[in-house]
Amino acid sequence: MSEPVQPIIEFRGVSQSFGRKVILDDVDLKIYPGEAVGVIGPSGTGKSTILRIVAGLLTPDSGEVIVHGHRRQRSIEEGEKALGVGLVFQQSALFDSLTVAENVGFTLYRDSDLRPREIRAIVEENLELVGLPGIGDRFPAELSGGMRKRVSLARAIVINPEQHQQYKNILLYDEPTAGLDPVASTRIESLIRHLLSQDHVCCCYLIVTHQFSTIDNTTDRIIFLYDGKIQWDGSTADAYKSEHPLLKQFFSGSIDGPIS
Ligand SMILES: Nc1ncnc2c1ncn2[C@@H]1O[C@H](COP(=O)(O)OP(=O)(O)OP(=O)(O)O)[C@@H](O)[C@H]1O
Repeated sequence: MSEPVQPIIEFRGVSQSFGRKVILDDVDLKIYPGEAVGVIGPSGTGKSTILRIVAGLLTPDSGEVIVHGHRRQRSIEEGEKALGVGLVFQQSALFDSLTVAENVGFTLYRDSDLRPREIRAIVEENLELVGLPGIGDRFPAELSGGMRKRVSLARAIVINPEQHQQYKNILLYDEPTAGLDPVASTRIESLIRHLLSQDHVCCCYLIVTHQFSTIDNTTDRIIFLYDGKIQWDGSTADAYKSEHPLLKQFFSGSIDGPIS
């Protein structure tokens, strides 16, 4: 009998409050290898909070978080391992005073014993992957918003070869196409898909987005979050057809319905 496939990310009864506001209420979740999952729902429902918990930037109030089979005990700040998770923020969050190459290779310059030449080679390879070869000496201010996002993607997929990458990258995208024109959005969306097809770069991803084109082009599965709970979980195709009142209202943008 073949071994059952293990989830790459698992939440067991995860709860998180901020002040008196319950954001996640006993959430269970499993994400499997190869999955492209959209985390959607109205503003302020805890979508980014889920990403921050997976990334190890936040330890939930209660519940278990298992990433690559390893139970997270504390946050990265408290010494927890990153466990092969790359986070692409809504704002590209590049350091303006550093070149593109210094931005992309930032963790390698800081944490590895690699020579500058070796780091530069990895940086160039990643810039090539995101379709921006040869821009390593430029500064972020000289780039368009779409290019900055691609540079931050190149940074998110950096792997330190000294650490004998134990885990394949889980990529977490927080509104990666927000504020981009439709063509720049499509470019990022294809890239997100492309990186998942590159086995050594990305094993699965979670993407938070409000943009329908991004939902269409980058997700196969949707998790709909509202009122602290996953209210709906299924294929993207089924989500669009669903008669669930929350999904119907969300996709139609109607002001009438359960979403206040
Ligand atoms: N560190 C924090 N301290 C206090 N409140 C927080 C903190 N982080 C998030 N929150 C609150 O938790 C709620 C959920 O935030 P989160 O960013 O996860 O929502 P979201 O679904 O990603 O929203 P959006 O779609 O607007 O980006 C919000 O009300 C937010 O103000």
